[in-house]
Amino acid sequence: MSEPVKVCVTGAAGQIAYSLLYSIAKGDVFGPNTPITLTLLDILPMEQVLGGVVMELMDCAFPLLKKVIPTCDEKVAFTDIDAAFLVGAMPRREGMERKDLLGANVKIFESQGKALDQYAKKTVKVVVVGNPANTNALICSKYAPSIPKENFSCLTRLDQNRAQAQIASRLGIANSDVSKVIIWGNHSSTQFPDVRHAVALVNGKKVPVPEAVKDDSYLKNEFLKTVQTRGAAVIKARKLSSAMSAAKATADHMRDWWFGTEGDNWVSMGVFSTGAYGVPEGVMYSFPVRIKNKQWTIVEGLEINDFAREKMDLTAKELIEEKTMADEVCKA
Ligand SMILES: NC(=O)C1=CN([C@@H]2O[C@H](COP(=O)(O)OP(=O)(O)OC[C@H]3O[C@@H](n4cnc5c(N)ncnc54)[C@H](O)[C@@H]3O)[C@@H](O)[C@H]2O)C=CC1
Ligand SMILES: O=C([O-])CC(=O)C(=O)O
Repeated sequence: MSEPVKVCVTGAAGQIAYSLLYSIAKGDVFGPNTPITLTLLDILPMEQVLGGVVMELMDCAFPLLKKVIPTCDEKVAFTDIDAAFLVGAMPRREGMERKDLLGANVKIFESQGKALDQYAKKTVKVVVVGNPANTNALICSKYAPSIPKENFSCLTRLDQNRAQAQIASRLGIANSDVSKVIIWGNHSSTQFPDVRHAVALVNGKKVPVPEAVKDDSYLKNEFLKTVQTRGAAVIKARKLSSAMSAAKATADHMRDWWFGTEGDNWVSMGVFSTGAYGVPEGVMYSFPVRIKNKQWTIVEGLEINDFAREKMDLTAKELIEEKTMADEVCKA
């Protein structure tokens, strides 16, 4: 067995963490042969609940789980960690947009950025889940200047999984038979779920998704809207935001970052923009990426038509507005 991977999950007493910790401890993320030590960060009022989560992790008797350290101290949580799952943040309620959480949540990511900068390994891989995820990830990275910007990302894999499942259901095929769906931009209702380059396996043949679906109007309207507003639909139904599916997507995101993407497949992640595809520099924008040796690279050369351009610019504009708002909150 290899050396244990040191992993931190924040918001560890919350609902996403409840499913995510199970996946991580079971070996779904870092592999079936990698031992894990876990630090679990939450806030003081949640200390007792966190204690219950620790008891349950112990009672699972996971073979890979070597140590669990619950804490309310960022230094204890982040010291020498290899991977950080930054989940801890307030969730939205019915009727809110995710950016309405900026005022409440962005300071958490300023503080955690500073702590990561001081205590984590410089190779740490960070995925931000807490909303608004893109801008929180940007702020976190800004306050951790000694850690490469490429080591920060935000979760848009849930949107990718949602889009993939919608197409699979529409075509009556397995989820695993749909690939190369792209999420561009913000994890918000302005995101652009793009299947123009996606591929479906239909009756043993690889077919471009638009050709398989044969309904451009559906792809440009109902499909887009369904994926863009899926989070809100789950909140309306459950009175709580997505948790099981968010945890699954978070595990998918980090597993692919850790082990790489297969063949010419790609996945979507929110990463720091340096101007690819005409996206403004300096925002955390979701792009299609391929991953090798724990380094992601943006897939190049995909054709962007007028429809896509308009959608990609709209979501970029929102991210620039969020960045300005976040900087103001951090200055105050
Ligand atoms: N990016 C994505 O795809 C998704 C993002 N989310 C977001 O993830 C976040 C967490 O959602 P849930 O687990 O459902 O919420 P939850 O309310 O069940 O749990 C959040 C936990 O974070 C803790 N927390 C608050 N401040 C903290 C801090 N400074 N340090 C450490 N822990 C802290 C809370 O005490 C609580 O235990 C929310 O912001 C939600 O909107 C949810 C679903 C999908
Ligand atoms: O919608 C929310 O507030 C939670 C979330 O980010 C999602 O489910 O995609």
